[in-house]
Amino acid sequence: MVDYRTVKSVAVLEVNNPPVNALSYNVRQGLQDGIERANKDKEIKSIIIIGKGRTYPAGADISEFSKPHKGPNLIEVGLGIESSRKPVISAIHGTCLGGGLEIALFSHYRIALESAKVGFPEVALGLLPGAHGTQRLPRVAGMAFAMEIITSGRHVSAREALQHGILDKLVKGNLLSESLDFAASLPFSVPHNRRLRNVPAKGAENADRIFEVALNKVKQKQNGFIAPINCLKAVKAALLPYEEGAKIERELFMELLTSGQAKAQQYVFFAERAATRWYVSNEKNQKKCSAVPVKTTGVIGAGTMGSGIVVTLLRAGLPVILVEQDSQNLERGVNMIKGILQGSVNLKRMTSQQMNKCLQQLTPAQSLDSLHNVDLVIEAVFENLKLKEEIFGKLDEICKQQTILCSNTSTLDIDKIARATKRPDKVIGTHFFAPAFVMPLLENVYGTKTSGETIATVMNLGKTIRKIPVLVKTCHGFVANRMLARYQTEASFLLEEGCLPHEYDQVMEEFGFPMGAFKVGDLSGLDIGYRIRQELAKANGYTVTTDTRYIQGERFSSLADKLYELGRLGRKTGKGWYKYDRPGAKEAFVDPDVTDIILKHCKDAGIIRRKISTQEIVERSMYSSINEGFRCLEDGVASKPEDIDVIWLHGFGFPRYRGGPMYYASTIGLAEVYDRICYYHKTFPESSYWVPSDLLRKLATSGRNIPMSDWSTAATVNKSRL
Ligand SMILES: CCCCCCC[C@H](O)CC(=O)SCCNC(=O)CCNC(=O)[C@H](O)C(C)(C)COP(=O)([O-])OP(=O)([O-])OC[C@H]1O[C@@H](n2cnc3c(N)ncnc32)[C@H](O)[C@@H]1OP(=O)([O-])[O-]
Repeated sequence: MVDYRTVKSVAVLEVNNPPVNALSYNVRQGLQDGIERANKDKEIKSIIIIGKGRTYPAGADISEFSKPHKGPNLIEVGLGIESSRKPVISAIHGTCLGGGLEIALFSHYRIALESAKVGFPEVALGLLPGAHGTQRLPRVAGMAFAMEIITSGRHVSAREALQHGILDKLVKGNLLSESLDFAASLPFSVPHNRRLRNVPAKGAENADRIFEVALNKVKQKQNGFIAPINCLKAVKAALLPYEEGAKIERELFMELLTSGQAKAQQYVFFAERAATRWYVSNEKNQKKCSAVPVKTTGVIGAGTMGSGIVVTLLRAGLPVILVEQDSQNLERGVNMIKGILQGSVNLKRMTSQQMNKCLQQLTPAQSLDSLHNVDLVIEAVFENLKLKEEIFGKLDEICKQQTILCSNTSTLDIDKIARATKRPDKVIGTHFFAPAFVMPLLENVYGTKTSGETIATVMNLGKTIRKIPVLVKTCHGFVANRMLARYQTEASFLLEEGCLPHEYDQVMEEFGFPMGAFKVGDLSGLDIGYRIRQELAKANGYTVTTDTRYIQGERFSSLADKLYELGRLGRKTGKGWYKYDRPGAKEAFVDPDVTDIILKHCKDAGIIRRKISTQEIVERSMYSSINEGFRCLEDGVASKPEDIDVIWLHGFGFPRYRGGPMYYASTIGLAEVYDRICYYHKTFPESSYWVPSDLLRKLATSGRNIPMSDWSTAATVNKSRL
């Protein structure tokens, strides 16, 4: 795992642990042995640590955090490097992250390729840089920069790192030969100030103020997360004598390591990667099916969703033909696209040059005929099956044989849409989340006839456009909206039974969602839900009015429709579940009119309101969704619990420190979740979604703690085998 070789009088320790040279047990041992060996060898004058393959070590081995500890720990290895009598040079390329950067900071010199990146991403794993990273970074880069880098986890370019003293030299070309030249220029002994423990932290004079500012920022931006706060406390401790600071860092690290948040965030790290791997059958899976190249694209519909999708494609360098029949709507869409890109320029996320390049790749058009030669089309028109069938029928005739046809539907059956074409194998759902140019999730939905090649292509496209693609099977609402429907329905019932919108939202925001269901409703617009309910009613042959209390025997709340009919469409009309200073404003205020509407609604319906506890709000919102999640696994609509969690994390802002709804259920304990679902089923028999999922029942009553990795398999085996 660490190859030792000598080049003239230099010992080269090459870390060889693909894919990212994580500092696993064997690597730590290899580094420790290598430093000792080089120090004993009289011929050796200096030591270079370098990574083989694509990168310098990208951090500790995350999979080892949950296993018993083995071999020297990273601090012991690091201290061995620092106390080496012979100068140690870290030669950096790729991504030098976390424990990797700590090893580099224990080294006496750091030289890097210009393309390299450095950073401390531990905060995203619920941790802090626990091998003295919090003590060493402020000694080279100052308190303020260290606090910013460690709490944000951002990757810093080599040039910026050089400016802040993290690196000593940038080089081009062959890193090893440049490092050997650098080594040859060094004195044989290590100067006192090259051992960072001997250097005081920079910026000590303003430390208190820097700490307060940073603390306020993390409380605002990373509310609910404990790691950023511990990161700040640890960096502040760098003002103390080295050993004392390191001791505090250790205590704060251990507090995080054993916390539920760190475990959840580490689960998320692996879940996000697992979600991009897909398997439908022995024939249709990631290993067997290859993506076809997508060089040109088309988007149909220049509304908010279509425009957002266009921006996403353009930013990834893909040319787009945007089709919208109505010239005014087309113009509005193009302006929206320009506005979004200009916003990115204003925020310095892209340059004007990059924006212009994107816009050169955009071709507005009014006829579907212009799409005859593109590789992939994404339809993003209004959620109406007839309309979509009509468009897909036309596309099938217009587009070349190989074109993949995608629908940005959020609920509709992909099989029905595919049947409108003679190429059902090339039809697939690509469900973006609003705003499409911001939200990282792409829920790809395959139908019965969708080919493996088509699936591979949209999964690949997801990565190209920097989304997190997750594959699910078609059904009404897929995974995201099928589960969300339970969550929203329970929210509306809780209003009828005793909550007010702001009370409900406060509880769910304290649980960790960025916004409660009613603020989200106002943001998306109450007309969206209204139209979906009306469409659903039409499709299923029933009517919904503001007096409707039951639909086909199921309890229904018409409160949202009452607000819609009063013109309260949300933020865009300046009033919805809340009131706003003006249409489009963001700050929501409690509206006594809404309270009156709710109270009257309850009185008319003969509902006796009661005080509802925080526990009940959380349980009914989450457990109804979780029960549906288990049904999705049971039906094979979701192939693994990680996929469901990633959908909630990146589609709905589920708090990362709770891992996702399915992981959250595992931390509560499935037996407990199952019991409460049975209780709510008894209490609310008129909501059939409370019937416990068979899979959940099997897992909860098996008498064993079945790991999440076995839940999907359990969906297909009978109880006796559990
Ligand atoms: C007593 C002392 C104790 C103190 C210890 C504290 C030490 C320290 O402060 C803590 C850390 O370093 S915490 C760590 C701080 N460092 C980080 O948080 C860095 C985390 N890593 C990354 O951010 C990205 O992987 C890179 C940007 C490195 C590459 O991105 P990319 O090119 O898109 O590649 P990709 O698709 O992302 O990964 C490829 C494969 O590698 C796998 N894998 C990756 N890193 C791993 C790791 N550290 N480990 C294990 N595995 C890791 C990944 O799962 C995937 O596997 P799969 O089976 O193929 O799915």
